[in-house]
Amino acid sequence: MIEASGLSKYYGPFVAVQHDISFKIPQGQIVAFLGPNGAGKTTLMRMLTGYLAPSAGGASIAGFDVRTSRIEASRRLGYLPENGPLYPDMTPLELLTFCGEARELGPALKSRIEEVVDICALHLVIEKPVGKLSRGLKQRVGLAQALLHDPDVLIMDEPTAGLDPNQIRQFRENIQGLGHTKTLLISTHILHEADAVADRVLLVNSGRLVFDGQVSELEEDGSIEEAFYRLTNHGAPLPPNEPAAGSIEGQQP
Ligand SMILES: Nc1ncnc2c1ncn2[C@@H]1O[C@H](COP(=O)(O)OP(=O)(O)OP(=O)(O)O)[C@@H](O)[C@H]1O
Repeated sequence: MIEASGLSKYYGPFVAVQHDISFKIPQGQIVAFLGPNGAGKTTLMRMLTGYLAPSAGGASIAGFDVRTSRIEASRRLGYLPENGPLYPDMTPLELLTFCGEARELGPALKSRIEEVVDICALHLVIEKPVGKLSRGLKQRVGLAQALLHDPDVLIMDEPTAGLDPNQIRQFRENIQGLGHTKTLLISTHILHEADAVADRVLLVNSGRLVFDGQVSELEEDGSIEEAFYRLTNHGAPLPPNEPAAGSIEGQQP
């Protein structure tokens, strides 16, 4: 459902994604995309969604090349970028109507909006400008927009960043409520998030894919924090005085 073939990305002379990253994510799988700050997760997600042209390689969604069959690919893809895009002056209703019209959902749009408003529990804020909503509610509007056309594939860039524990739990319930009917790729800084929702982990470090497997494999030789530290620090063990944190934020500059 999601395929990366030999992807790499240079920003001028700077190599953000290197070593021809390739992987396949089959239908129904939930995959957590992990890595320290600056590892290349957003760059990879942008290439997978067709928002950024790779320097080499390609990507496809549901068998459609994101560059040469862009419209077909985007019909099957819901993308929640790191910060939006949400128009602050629009209400959720206006935004969803605008997105649905742009996607030519036709007469089904009204009932589909009602469905995603239900899934994301937006009833109370449906007429309030997006710019005046809390961060958690904005994320739920973003999710509603990504789900609107009922895509087979969802790619979400740090959907729980900046949310409080209640909002994270709520968001996790939304994701789990989608069941395994959709293929999900979710980047996160919260290791236990991966543990809670994902069937598989892709871990990137300095633009390279350094682990591809199940969360249980990551935990074979200790905690997930220890495995993360080892894989992002050239095999070095987690120093004994290092606090075992649930969040990896700030591990690398
Ligand atoms: N437009 C750009 N021009 C130059 N360098 C860039 C650009 N976008 C990203 N980079 C660099 O590419 C590297 C990877 O960035 P990217 O945003 O993909 O990392 P990330 O894993 O998503 O990080 P974070 O977890 O902090 O969001 C970083 O060193 C970043 O500074």
